[in-house]
Amino acid sequence: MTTTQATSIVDVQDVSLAFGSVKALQNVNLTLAAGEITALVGDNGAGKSTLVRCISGIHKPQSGTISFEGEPVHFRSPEDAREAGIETVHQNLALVDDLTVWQNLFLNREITRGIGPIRFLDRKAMKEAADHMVSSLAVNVPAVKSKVRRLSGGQRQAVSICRAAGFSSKLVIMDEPTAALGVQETAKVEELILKLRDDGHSVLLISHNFSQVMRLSDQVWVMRAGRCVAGRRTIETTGDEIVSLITGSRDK
Ligand SMILES: Nc1ncnc2c1ncn2[C@@H]1O[C@H](COP(=O)(O)OP(=O)(O)OP(=O)(O)O)[C@@H](O)[C@H]1O
Repeated sequence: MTTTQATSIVDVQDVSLAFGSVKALQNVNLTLAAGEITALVGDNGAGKSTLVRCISGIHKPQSGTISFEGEPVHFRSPEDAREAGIETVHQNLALVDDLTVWQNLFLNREITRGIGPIRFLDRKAMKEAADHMVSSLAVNVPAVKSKVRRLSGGQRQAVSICRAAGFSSKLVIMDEPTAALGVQETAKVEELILKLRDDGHSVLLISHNFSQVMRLSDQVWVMRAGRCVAGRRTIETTGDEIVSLITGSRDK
């Protein structure tokens, strides 16, 4: 397998996880380089989401080690992973339609003010911080006071990514971030993903869209039937080779 020269942010070593008789992950080894976009590809059921759930604290591997920034980690929950700097943008987005953009950005992370135990929500501070988050990533939303239900699919995705990129996150994991989007909205979200990398975030991208993988990623890991079967620098491979690695017509 091709290895990366850059410093790694995540090292997955010999990770296995079964659900009953289904071996979802079998001795998976891979590395995510810091400051890069890494794509994780594979057919349906290959184990991509399960691996991502292990990295983000949703599942606990039955064996093997996951290291984050060089240290082995044993996240007990997604909150643990978030605390360490790992944020996930889920396919269902987890936005609340009846809340505004700024309220969604600060959901469960509200800024408060007050004295001692008497605290009030600091709406002004949150709106100002939300304005800053949105403009620093050049996110295209009408206003941070807009209700999320009024936003397009692409704008909603942008708000989710913006939330994941804020609050000092280091690794942003995205599971099919453009699957439900049209061509123009996909292009905007792709720009945002590249901007995250330019701003120093590491990104792990699950995508079935090969042209997107080839356009955005620095490194591609291929999974098949619970195993990580190959890793390539994107610049050194082709969409055809990735497809043949996914299907198993070509290995290594
Ligand atoms: N919670 C679960 N309980 C039982 N089996 C599961 C569970 N989660 C995943 N699996 C099984 O583990 C295997 C890997 O699934 P996973 O969702 O990780 O694949 P994937 O590569 O993300 O697929 P897709 O591209 O379709 O989302 C599949 O056989 C799936 O049915």
